[in-house]
Amino acid sequence: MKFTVVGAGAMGLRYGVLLQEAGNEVDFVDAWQPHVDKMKEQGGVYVTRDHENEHLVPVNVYYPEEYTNQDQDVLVFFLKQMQLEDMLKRCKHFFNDKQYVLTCMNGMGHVEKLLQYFKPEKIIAGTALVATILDGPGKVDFVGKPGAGSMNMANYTEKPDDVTYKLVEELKKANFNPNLTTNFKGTLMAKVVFNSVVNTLCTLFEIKMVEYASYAGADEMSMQLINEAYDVCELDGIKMLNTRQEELDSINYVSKVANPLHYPSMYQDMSKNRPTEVDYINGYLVSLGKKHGYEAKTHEFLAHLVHLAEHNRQAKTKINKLNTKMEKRAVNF
Ligand SMILES: NC(=O)C1=CN([C@@H]2O[C@H](COP(=O)(O)OP(=O)(O)OC[C@H]3O[C@@H](n4cnc5c(N)ncnc54)[C@H](OP(=O)(O)O)[C@@H]3O)[C@@H](O)[C@H]2O)C=CC1
Ligand SMILES: CC(C)(CO)C(=O)C(=O)O
Repeated sequence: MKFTVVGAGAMGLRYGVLLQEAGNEVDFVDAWQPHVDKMKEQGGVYVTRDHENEHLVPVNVYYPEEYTNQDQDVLVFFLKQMQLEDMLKRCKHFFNDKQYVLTCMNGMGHVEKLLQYFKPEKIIAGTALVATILDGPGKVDFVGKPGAGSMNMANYTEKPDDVTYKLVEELKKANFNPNLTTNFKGTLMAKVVFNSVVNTLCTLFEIKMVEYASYAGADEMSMQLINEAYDVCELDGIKMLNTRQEELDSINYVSKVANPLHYPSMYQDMSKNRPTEVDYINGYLVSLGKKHGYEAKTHEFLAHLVHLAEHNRQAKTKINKLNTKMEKRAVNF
């Protein structure tokens, strides 16, 4: 199949490189200048697996404005939620009615934005229990052994067609262990609940997934968040993919067995002083609850804590910059 990955960050590269290695034609489109320039200069991206076996994988990478190919079967969107709107505007010149869309971004908000550019029957969304880190421009680390992760996916219309089945086959060959469901919202919300626990708490305490899951009180904390989230989803009429207990089991399995040493992607944003996706994860649950007169108080409190941490980090960075400037001036006197 022919793919264009829009968003050649950690996950975009993981999907694109593995689909390419499985025999597909893949192009990448990204807007982060140091990263795109580095990949162009190197003639590809340096890939490691659990920080070993570094090797250069050739990739075709473009800025949105220079990309004109309209011949793709599937556009794969992997951006941070807050980058998507702008990227869609910058890429719309290569969209057409024939292309399918696949996205496994965390949080909620992306589907509504994609629906402004693509027909419902072309949209396939899912979730990826696959951990990946962009170490810096032109350099990505695939966490976990080949085939260790898994993903769920569903058509927006909940009616799989031939292209969907073909896509599932390609994702299988690329070792993503795809599971096709016919429950769109339930599939996406399972991951929102997962991330609302693991990403948020690991980020706040700056700990790896196993460090959270091995705390004696973790199950109780996780269940409190799962219960609130499930109450919200049930009020909204969403048929959840897992039971509450299965959701807890999934959190424990992924955190203790599949990716114990991973710092979730939200932590990676926080530690590099970038805004996090918390408003699209815990914040989404809070807003959905409010729509039905329900207050998801624990999720609301956690979202505040993440924003407080973002605020403090930014304030500290400003003070440090100011101090450095003053030190330089003092030296010049
Ligand atoms: N990573 C993971 O393990 C998983 C991620 N996801 C989801 O997939 C989607 C895409 O996420 P992901 O692939 O992780 O994100 P990306 O790797 O795409 O994020 C990269 C973006 O971060 C910014 N950035 C700035 N400086 C740096 C730096 N030094 N190193 C790395 N990035 C920098 C750039 O945007 P800018 O210049 O605008 O700041 C860049 O475009 C999200 O919804 C995420 O939640 C889902 C499952 C797992
Ligand atoms: C890999 C995983 C599942 C860990 O929570 C993830 O979604 C992330 O890092 O954002």
